[in-house]
Amino acid sequence: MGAVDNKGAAALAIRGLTGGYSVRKPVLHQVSFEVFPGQLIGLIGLNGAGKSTAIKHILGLMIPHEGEVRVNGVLLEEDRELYRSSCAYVPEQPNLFPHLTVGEHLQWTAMAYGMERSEAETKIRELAEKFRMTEAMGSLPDTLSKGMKQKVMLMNALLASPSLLIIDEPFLGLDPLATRGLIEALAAAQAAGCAILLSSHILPALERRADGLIVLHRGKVIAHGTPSDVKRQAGCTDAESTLDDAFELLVTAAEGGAFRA
Ligand SMILES: Nc1ncnc2c1ncn2[C@@H]1O[C@H](COP(=O)(O)OP(=O)(O)OP(=O)(O)O)[C@@H](O)[C@H]1O
Repeated sequence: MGAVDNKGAAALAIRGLTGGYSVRKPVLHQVSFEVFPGQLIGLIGLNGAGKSTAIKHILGLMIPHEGEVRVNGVLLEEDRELYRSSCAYVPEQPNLFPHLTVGEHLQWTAMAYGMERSEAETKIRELAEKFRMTEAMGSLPDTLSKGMKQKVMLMNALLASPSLLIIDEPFLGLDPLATRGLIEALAAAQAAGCAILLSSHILPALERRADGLIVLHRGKVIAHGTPSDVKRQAGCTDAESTLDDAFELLVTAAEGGAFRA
């Protein structure tokens, strides 16, 4: 992946993945990419490009027609428990239990992962501090803002120290401070060695923060690499060009020059 640092074993390795909802009409065509520990890789593409379908394959909710998905080198069918416990997923819409407080959500997650009580308490306290949610631990979801609900989802996802974190469109509806808080939280997870695959349409955030990008179009990878690599692949020569410019050029070229935003 271009200049992206990829020492060591991949947390996520997708090779030649063809898949989708029907074998006769696949959504994904020969998709390959990797995410290494500590990297944040952005998955971008137009509506319907196949991002959610790729995520469903990674989470083991869909079976590849061809190719393979490995998490920490393991295929789902080789060790379902290890595969599933290595991945955490944060969906676009926070889905919290209305009658459980923030703290209770975290306690339930710790129990579900069989964590020792004292280990769980320490980690929950650390996460609450890191996410500036200590004061909200006794609050019910209905009393929280969208950004705070998302933080709860993220704290739950990180509690069991997953090797791979998959996040769907986390920036929508967040104010600038909440966005910054989310980015800081992701940076902390990266620093702890977590590999992050983040699907988003908000390209400026990814341009600044992503170690690498995968550009999907009609189920195919049409560009990949660091944000600078992707701009180069798009033919952006102007130093002022943004990732939004590069994305439009790539999609237009993939459509034979006929695409209009
Ligand atoms: N449950 C389904 N059954 C059949 N086809 C589906 C299903 N869900 C999605 N598709 C099709 O798969 C293709 C890729 O959809 P997908 O949801 O993966 O795109 P996406 O990149 O996540 O889009 P968005 O940015 O809008 O979320 C689209 O053509 C879509 O119509």
